[in-house]
Amino acid sequence: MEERIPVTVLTGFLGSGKTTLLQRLLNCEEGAGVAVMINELGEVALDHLFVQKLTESTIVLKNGCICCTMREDLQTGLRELIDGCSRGIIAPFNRVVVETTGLADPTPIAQTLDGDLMLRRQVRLANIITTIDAVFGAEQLDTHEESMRQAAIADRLVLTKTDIATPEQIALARDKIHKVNPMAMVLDSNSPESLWPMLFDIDPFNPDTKSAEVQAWLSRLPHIKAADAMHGEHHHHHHGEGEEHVHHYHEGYHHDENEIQTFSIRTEKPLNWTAFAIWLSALVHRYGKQILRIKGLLNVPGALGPVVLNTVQSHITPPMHLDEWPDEDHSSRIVFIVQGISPKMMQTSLEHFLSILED
Ligand SMILES: Nc1nc2c(ncn2[C@@H]2O[C@H](COP(=O)(O)OP(=O)(O)OP(=O)(O)O)[C@@H](O)[C@H]2O)c(=O)[nH]1
Repeated sequence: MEERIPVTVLTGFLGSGKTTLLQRLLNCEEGAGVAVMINELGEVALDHLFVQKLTESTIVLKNGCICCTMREDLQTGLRELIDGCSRGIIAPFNRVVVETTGLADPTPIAQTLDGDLMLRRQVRLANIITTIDAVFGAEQLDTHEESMRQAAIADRLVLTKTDIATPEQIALARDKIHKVNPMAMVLDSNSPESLWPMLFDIDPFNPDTKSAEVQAWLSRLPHIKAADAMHGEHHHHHHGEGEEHVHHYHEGYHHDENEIQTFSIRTEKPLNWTAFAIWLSALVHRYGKQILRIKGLLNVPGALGPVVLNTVQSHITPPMHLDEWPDEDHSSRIVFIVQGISPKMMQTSLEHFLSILED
C-alpha cells in the first residue's frame, strides 16, 4: 500500500551510541537495503569513518546541524540518494536512516521531510529512534534539554552500554525514560536478539502496521486502560447536569522551567472530529516546538473503529481509520507529551472547545 521510502531518524545524546547502533543495524541481513545519511558537527567529520559498512549510498552532512542550519542539505541529500538510485549510480535501497548529531532536536527533521513537496511524494517519516546511555542517561536527561526532547519524541528508545552499566544505573535510566515517554518501546542495544524487527517492522506511520503499533503503545499505558480504577489520580469534570466529559490523568515529569510533561485525556463521549481537528491545529500552531508528541485513539461518531492520531510536533500525519478497536475500551484516549505547557490549560481548552460546538 505504502510505496514511499521510509525514513528513520536516529538520534540520541552525544556519545550515547548512535553510530555503534547504526553499525550493528547495517551488519544485519536487512541492512543491505539501507541508505544512510550521517550528520556531524565540526569541520572534520569522523563518525562515518567508524561505520565500516559504508557504501556509496551514504551521505555525510558535515559542518552544521541538520535540525538548524542544514535542513536544505538534508533535502538535497535525500534527493541525491533517490536520483542516484534511479540512475543506477547508487545501489537500490528501501529505507533511509538519518543519524543526527548528539545535540539535534529531531522534530524539525520530520518537518523538513514534510516541507518539500517533491520529497513528500517519495519519502515519509517512518519512526524516530533515540539512543540512551545506560551509564549517564539518567543524568543527561536531568541536565540536558536536548537529551530530554530526544527521549520524549521517540517511537523507540534504545538503552546502550547496558554491558558496562550497574543494575542501579540501568534501573534509574529506565525509570526516567518511562516518565518522559511511556509510549515508546524500550530496547536493549546489547540484547543478543536482532533489534531490526523491533525497530523497523512495526512502523507507527505505516497504515499496514498501524493497528499493531497502536496496540503496542496502548499496552504500555496500563493507567489509561484501567482508568476507572484509578480513584484519586484523575479528575472528573462535570458539566451542566452532571454529564461526564473529559477525564484527565496526569503523569507529570518535573524538569525545571522547561518541564516536559506526559499526560492523557480520556473521554467516553464520541468526539466531534471537526471540532477536535480545529482545536488540534490551533494548538499545534500556537505552541509549535512545545508540542512534542500526541498520540491518540479517537471515538468518532459513525466510524466502525477508532481514528488514530499521531503527531510529531507540528507534523500531523493524516489521521487514519482502523477497522476495529484494539480492545473493549471504546473511549477516546489521547496522550500528550508537551514542554512548558500546562496540562490543565490544555484540558480546559479542549473541553471548552468541544462544548461550544455541541451547543
Ligand atoms: N561498552 C559499550 N560501549 C558502547 C556501547 N555503545 C557505544 N559504546 C561506545 O561509546 C562510545 C560512543 O559511541 P558512538 O556510537 O560513537 O556514540 P554516538 O552517539 O554516535 O556519538 P556522537 O556521534 O559523538 O554523538 C564509543 O566508544 C562506543 O564504542 C555499548 O553498548 N557498550
